[in-house]
Amino acid sequence: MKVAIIGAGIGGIATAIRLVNKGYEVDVFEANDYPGGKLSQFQQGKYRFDAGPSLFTMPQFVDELFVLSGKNPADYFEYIRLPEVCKYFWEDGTRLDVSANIDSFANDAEKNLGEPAEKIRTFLKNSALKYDILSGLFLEDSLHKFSTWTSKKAFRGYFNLPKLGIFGTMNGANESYFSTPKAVQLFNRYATYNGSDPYQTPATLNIIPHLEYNIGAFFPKDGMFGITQSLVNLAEDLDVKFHYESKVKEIIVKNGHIIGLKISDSKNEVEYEHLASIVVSNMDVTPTYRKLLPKEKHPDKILNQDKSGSGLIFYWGIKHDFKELGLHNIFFSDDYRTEFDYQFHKKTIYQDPTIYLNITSKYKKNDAPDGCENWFLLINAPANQGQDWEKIIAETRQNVIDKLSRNLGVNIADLIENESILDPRSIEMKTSSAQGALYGNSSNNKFAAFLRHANFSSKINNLYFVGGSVHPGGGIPLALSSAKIVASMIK
Ligand SMILES: Cc1cc2nc3c(=O)[nH]c(=O)nc-3n(C[C@H](O)[C@H](O)[C@H](O)COP(=O)(O)OP(=O)(O)OC[C@H]3O[C@@H](n4cnc5c(N)ncnc54)[C@H](O)[C@@H]3O)c2cc1C
Repeated sequence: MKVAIIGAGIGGIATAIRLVNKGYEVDVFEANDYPGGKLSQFQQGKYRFDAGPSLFTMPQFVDELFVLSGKNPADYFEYIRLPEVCKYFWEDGTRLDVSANIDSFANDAEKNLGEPAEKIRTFLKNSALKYDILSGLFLEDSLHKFSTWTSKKAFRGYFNLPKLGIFGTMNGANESYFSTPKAVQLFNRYATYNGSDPYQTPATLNIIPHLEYNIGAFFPKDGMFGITQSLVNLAEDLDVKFHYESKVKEIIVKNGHIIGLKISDSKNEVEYEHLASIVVSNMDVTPTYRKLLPKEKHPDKILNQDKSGSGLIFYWGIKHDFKELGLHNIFFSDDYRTEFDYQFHKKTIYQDPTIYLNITSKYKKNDAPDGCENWFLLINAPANQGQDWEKIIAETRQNVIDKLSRNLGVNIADLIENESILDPRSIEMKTSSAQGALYGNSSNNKFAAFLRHANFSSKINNLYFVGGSVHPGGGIPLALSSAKIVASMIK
């Protein structure tokens, strides 16, 4: 039986691997001339950059795909657990290097922030507990099947509802729990891991730190793109066929049944139809309906939900080696609440933005020339709604240079050897993500989990959806989870 997958994002590739293992003949059609979607890479002079994701958690979701295929993961993909999670910088000179060892982290937080060590330890234990209750229900099964809600896992969730923080905000919970504003800010930051606002998103998202601290933060030996490349290698070894520069123009449907895809092959300048009995769309669900299924009824309530945050990314080749920086670095804003108000209400970027700085050359030396570093700077940005991006980019670039120069005590502008920029418009253009959002629909309300599209169509037989815009959500682990859910539905 033939399956056609639209998009070679991480969710599409993982679905291909799972379905080929089930005996299907799988073709993947990708609009770009490279795989990975957001999880891609590029070269800028002598510097290599991972284009999108920089934090790797839950590597077992990747390993699982090799094991499932009867392969040894280490033959394809190697990674290490990071000894240090992140380096934090505040404008008043406070510094905190967060160790992967929870006791060291807790003790350093007490010493440097004044936050009692025991509070950090208990918070992370509670985070693990919540994850344990919720993951089975929200992350591993479809929320759109009756059987999910009558399962043992669901009843465990119902009994523990008050513990899960569904009714309050992340910031509310963290402010009433921690003793110091800096610890609140540090843990509020986890809302940004799925593009949310800690002042609006439910405290349920306090499960995220569990992934980074209790399970760990990892780094693939070949950089983040190593995840994509190793999975493409595996899929090709299993006979999945990838068709690049092959943009899907239409999902052909007849009487509620899938017939195949209409494809525009820009390399060979031809348009053709590809017949398939099952279609899985890894394209963002909103343009899948709006562009590929114009004649079908659209689930507008879901498609019109507010989108998650996006990002403004500066990729800088830096001709200096900063000993005080690590792989992951955060330079916090002095006014976090106002920063999120700008992002989610004023729909622009605050003048004192929090800066996330990722430097893969700290671990992968050949990503930058000797004595130099490849800086990936991510500033949280609103989704694209036609803002004056040229103005926002110019102002933010200056603010970022000023802030980093203040914090690091050198004029950063003098060190930038080369540069490129990704903004919500270009994210939308390169990956078809609605409004350039990084994580699909926003999670800024307690019903968000139910306002993501299901992994299947209830109207069109054999049409499925995978990836960061649908259930269970955005980010590499969840996109991989969605592939598992989709594959389990295709019998
Ligand atoms: C800047 C940035 C930073 C991020 N940081 C992190 C992080 O640190 N950790 C983390 O876990 N996640 C992070 N994310 C989120 C993560 O990258 C995504 O959630 C995940 O990669 C989404 O994968 P996906 O399967 O939904 O596919 P996508 O990456 O969205 O890919 C979809 C693919 O479909 C293709 N496509 C679309 N339309 C068509 C069509 N009509 N025909 C053919 N092909 C089509 C696109 O070209 C693309 O290749 C980040 C994202 C960005 C952009």
